Amino acid sequence: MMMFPDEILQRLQRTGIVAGFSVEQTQHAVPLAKALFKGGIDAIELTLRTAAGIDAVRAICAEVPEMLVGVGTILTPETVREVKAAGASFGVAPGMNARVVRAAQEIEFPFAPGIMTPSDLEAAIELGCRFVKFFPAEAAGGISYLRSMSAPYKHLGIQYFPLGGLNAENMLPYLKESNVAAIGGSWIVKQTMVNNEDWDGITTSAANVIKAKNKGFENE
Ligand SMILES: O=C(O)C(=O)C[C@H](O)[C@H](O)COP(=O)(O)O
Repeated sequence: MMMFPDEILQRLQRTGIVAGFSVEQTQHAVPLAKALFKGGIDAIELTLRTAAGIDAVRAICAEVPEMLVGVGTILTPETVREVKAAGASFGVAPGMNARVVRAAQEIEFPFAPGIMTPSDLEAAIELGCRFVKFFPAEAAGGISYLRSMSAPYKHLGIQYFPLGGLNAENMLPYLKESNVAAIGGSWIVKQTMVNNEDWDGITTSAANVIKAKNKGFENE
């Protein structure tokens, strides 16, 4: 079974930058998603680390349909089903859990497990994954680590989604790598901005990231 439809992969590739965040209060979810979209970020990874997580996914899917809604920190098969029912378009996890991958396959929910080592990657490949999250990207060794780790699997056409320690200063080499579909991280949405309901600040933060990306590709 196709683990990750081309259509969603292409949506991720279009902007190439995914804003990761979690929300403490459900009512923050919709204005936050709208603020990101206004700044040019059209894909999110809402991490399920708070009680408000699933309700926040549901609210964004219902009220901000222009946003591509991904969910992170999917650690159990039950959560895969819950996240799909909430309306999310795709899911990711920090690690490679075969039970979670199989649960996603059973209900045809696009899912990218997290990988860091060749062994993680081979486990994901064996389960049929061709799109994987690379986490924690910077701590693992960054772009040079990704290049050498992924080299033996190049012929398989794996696409990577690096997260973990990324920001506007170090994202460009990843974005320029041909097997990187998109990058993401939590630096775009600062928790203090959410707490202060500073939606304009979040729009500016998103716009600055897009600006930095465009500048980095200017002379190519
Ligand atoms: O929860 C998941 O599914 C994850 O894999 C973890 C998050 O994507 C990272 O925590 C983002 O990393 P930072 O940008 O360094 O904060």
